[in-house]
Amino acid sequence: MLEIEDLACLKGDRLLFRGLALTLAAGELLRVAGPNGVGKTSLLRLVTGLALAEAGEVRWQGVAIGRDRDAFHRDLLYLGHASALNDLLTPLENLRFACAAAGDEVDEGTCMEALVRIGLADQLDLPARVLSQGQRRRVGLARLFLSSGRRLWVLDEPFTALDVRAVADLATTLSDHCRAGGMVMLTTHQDAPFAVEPRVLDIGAYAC
Ligand SMILES: Nc1ncnc2c1ncn2[C@@H]1O[C@H](COP(=O)(O)OP(=O)(O)OP(=O)(O)O)[C@@H](O)[C@H]1O
Repeated sequence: MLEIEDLACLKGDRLLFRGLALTLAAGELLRVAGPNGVGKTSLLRLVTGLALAEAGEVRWQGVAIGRDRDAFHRDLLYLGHASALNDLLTPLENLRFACAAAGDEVDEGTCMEALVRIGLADQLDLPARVLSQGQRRRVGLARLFLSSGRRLWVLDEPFTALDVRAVADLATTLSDHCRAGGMVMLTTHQDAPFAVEPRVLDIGAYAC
């Protein structure tokens, strides 16, 4: 279970939100909602431990995430809103690098299967710099197929630049993860056809 208690976020000298609390249990999909600049990405960065909270605490399985980072990161998949690809590398090389950096040992064939499954069969050998925005997004999303063992998926704008079919496929993948006992926390400004009913967290309710 993910627990967030009395969280406050400071950016520069501006308090974005405070008093934010929630729990996310196995099987739940949480959509973090709110207008541009309200603090959705900032919240995800606090939840993943990439940024430090001004106040409050984030706990994973009852333990503050800062106390046992390794255990938390073994259970976490975080995909930021930028595609974060090396333009000189192919999708396959990028995916293998991302897996290795996260500590996942995934062989080339398995990575290739994930890329084909995400719709990049014809782009396997191209340098990332020539990919379209949607194709770049898909390279990152291919990690979802290699991360079913990571229970908590935190995804910042995962639907951006995807076509209608890809949005539906991604919604299915995320719903399947929840149905298998995983948890998803995401931001998005668009509707997606989830098979599980998302909970919605409106950060505006905690804005300062
Ligand atoms: N140094 C700073 N001083 C003051 N405000 C800052 C500073 N750095 C960031 N901010 C503000 O913090 C907020 C960060 O927003 P964040 O990226 O978390 O929003 P978001 O809800 O994800 O937005 P979007 O929907 O546009 O992606 C923005 O309003 C930004 O202007």
